[in-house]
Amino acid sequence: MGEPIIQIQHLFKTFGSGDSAVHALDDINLDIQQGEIFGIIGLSGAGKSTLVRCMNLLECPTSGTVIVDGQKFVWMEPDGAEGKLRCISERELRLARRKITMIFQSFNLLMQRTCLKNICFPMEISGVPAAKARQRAMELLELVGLLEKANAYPAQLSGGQKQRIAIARALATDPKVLLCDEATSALDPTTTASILDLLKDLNQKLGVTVVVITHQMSVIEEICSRVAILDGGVVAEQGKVEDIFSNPHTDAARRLVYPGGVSLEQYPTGTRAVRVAFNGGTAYQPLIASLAIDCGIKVNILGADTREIDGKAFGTMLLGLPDDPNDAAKALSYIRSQPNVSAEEVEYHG
Ligand SMILES: Nc1ncnc2c1ncn2[C@@H]1O[C@H](COP(=O)(O)OP(=O)(O)OP(=O)(O)O)[C@@H](O)[C@H]1O
Repeated sequence: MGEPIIQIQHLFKTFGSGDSAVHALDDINLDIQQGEIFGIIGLSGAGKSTLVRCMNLLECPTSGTVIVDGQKFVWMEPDGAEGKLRCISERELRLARRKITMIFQSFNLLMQRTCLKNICFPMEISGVPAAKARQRAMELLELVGLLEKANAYPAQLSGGQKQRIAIARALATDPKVLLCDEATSALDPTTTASILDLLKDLNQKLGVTVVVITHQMSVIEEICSRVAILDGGVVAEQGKVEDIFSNPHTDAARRLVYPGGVSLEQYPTGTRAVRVAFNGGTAYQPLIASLAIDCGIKVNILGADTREIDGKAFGTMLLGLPDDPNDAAKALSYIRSQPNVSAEEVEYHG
């Protein structure tokens, strides 16, 4: 992994004004490194689409800075509804936009053109000679495993095949960054897995940076090395996927990582518990049993949501603490002394 390819600094985007103003993005800061697979996840309305449109320079932020491949675009506080772009020409903006291409949930293929011609299309626009474009398109068809579909029309393809063609088309102009906006959301799990494998493969073979925008944690888990969690227009958390999975700090992260919820809400007000996070030990420690044997303290499991990533155990467990404060403190310090485990005391106040 190298230098940052996309940097977002103090990015704000407000739609409308006055009472009806919507703060879609509120001081976003992100660095995406060259060659990585970076995930942006958030529930509906979190601001993902707005962030993506600012990132590929199609939307004017209200204010903030977007740096693409070292080139800096600064928007200043506006007089009117839109931020004003400073220090850069429209031509430079056009050139920078070409460094980032996109694939979508709905594929957006041209239905009247064959697969081959779909892939040639962006090259035609950027003036690549027809023979060269055709040759490159055939290479790309091979890369995405659909050489035999060169002369087929999109309507003759499955969803997964359409997305492969869209990926080939997005790569035709040798972008530095491929933005995947809910690219697998319309696909079944098996097809999703094959598209994610393809993206991983292309990232390794071509070195293209991949940014995955999704509402599905499983997608992030499958291919991303780092992730930013967007919630209500702010980055609630960002970091390595395994760190956030093992120990989500914010409610937004917990909702996404463990939607089944290890939550205290169904317990009476005042219930004290400890949220235990397993941080990638090779196996789950038989914690409850050893607490009983070593300390003579019995705790109840109130909830558990655990999973394995890369063969390592991650997840959280919610354990009810004993009513006796001394026993509770003893249990807590015992849990905290275990390797690959961290613990946070939680209390539900209704
Ligand atoms: N053109 C617009 N005018 C007014 N409000 C907008 C506009 N575009 C987005 N918003 C608002 O900004 C907020 C963020 O929307 P955005 O589409 O970026 O979220 P999202 O995370 O992509 O959601 P989804 O997953 O449902 O597409 C929402 O409250 C939305 O209503």
